[in-house]
Amino acid sequence: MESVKLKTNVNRLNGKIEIPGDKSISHRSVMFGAIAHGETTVTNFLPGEDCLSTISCFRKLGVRIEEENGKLRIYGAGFEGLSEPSELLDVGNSGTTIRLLMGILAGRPFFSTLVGDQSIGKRPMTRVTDPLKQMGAAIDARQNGAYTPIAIRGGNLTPIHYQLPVASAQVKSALILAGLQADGKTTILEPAETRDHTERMIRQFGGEIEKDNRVIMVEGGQKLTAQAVHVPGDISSAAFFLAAGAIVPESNITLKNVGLNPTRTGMIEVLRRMGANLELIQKNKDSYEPSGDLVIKTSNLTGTVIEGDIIPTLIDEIPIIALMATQANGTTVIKNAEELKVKETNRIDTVVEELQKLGAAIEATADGMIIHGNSRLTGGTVSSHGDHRIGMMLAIAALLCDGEVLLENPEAISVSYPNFFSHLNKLIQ
Ligand SMILES: O=C(O)C1=C[C@@H](OP(=O)(O)O)[C@@H](O)[C@H](O)C1
Ligand SMILES: C=C(OP(=O)(O)O)C(=O)O
Repeated sequence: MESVKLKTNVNRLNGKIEIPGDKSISHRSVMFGAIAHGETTVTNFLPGEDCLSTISCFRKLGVRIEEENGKLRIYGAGFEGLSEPSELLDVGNSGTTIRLLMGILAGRPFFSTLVGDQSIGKRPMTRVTDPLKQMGAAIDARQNGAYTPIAIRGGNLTPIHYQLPVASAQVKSALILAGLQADGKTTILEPAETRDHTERMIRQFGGEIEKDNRVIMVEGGQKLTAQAVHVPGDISSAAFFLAAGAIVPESNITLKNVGLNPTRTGMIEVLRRMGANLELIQKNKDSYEPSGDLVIKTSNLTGTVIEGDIIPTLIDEIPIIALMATQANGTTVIKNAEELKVKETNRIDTVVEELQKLGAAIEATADGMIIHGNSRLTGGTVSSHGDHRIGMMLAIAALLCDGEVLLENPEAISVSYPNFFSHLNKLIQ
């Protein structure tokens, strides 16, 4: 297994970086480009492994997708333009690809099989296959519909009224995409608000979707029209440098063009609560996906409690928030985050195991973790466990370590942030 020696004992981080495109919006731009009518262009698309898996699946479904100088062109011909794939649809490591794609395929009158990597093979799919079967799709999968491989033959869909058992934007989005193909109005009830990129993109592509508090309603049979999509930077990627800027001494970092959709900004709220020296310069307030610049400086942080409705708005940032908490004054408690157990890894276990190796005082709980602050981090051999966010969190942790740190399996990072190390090195110079 490959491993890299990480930079340790770093005295300061300084400079400006342009955060790469948002992963959630990049996936959706390809999907909406494919199901809309006409030529959609996408700029600042994230060329991470997960989004490349989405492109590859849609090509196998017969959609022409071209890339030139970082700009994508997607030639959509509506849902009807998709055709039966002759090969397996391989989603790689991407939960977003497989779950949203199932929503699209549920309404298509042909057969397809979805596969992914080892990590995808452990992630629960019943949360999507069950409601899609209720709508009329024929779906079978390993262990009674629970795990990949998944075989789908789409059907004539009937709308449902469905209360989501978990707060998940992936499940919500799969049902919206199926609902667009159903005969009537689909109603979805969320237990807590989750990222709303799918809803925003339906409107951007000329469609309609209603939202009343936590109830979402969408009519089937709408015709979507191709658009020019510009993807803002990914706040979940920016989070690693926000934390790094706050905890590495004498730092001052500017992060340009970061997506600021309010269903994604829980990390900013936590930084504020912890007392971070953070400045936000809002720019594209009125666009479908608002964005702006963030300036973070070394901060004197205080521990906090993170629980309840804020959790879905920072779910992917919890590994890096845990690291930040090891450097705060006092204790930080994270609750109601059991969804972390079904991500690329069990992120409660992998965060605790790897940070303990570096000397942090952190404990796992049934639904989160307890982190004691003011830890001096040492060194050792750590592993990403094949999880991009664990790999990046450990690379930021290493900056504070006074011993040597070796990271096993660093290549996982290219799932969401292929140029992560070049951005980090630029700030260290
Ligand atoms: O819809 C999306 O783009 C995502 C939703 C979240 O997953 P869940 O829907 O499983 O919470 C998040 O963790 C994932 O990184 C991306
Ligand atoms: C959970 C993640 O992604 P996905 O569910 O798409 O694999 C993530 O990016 O942290």
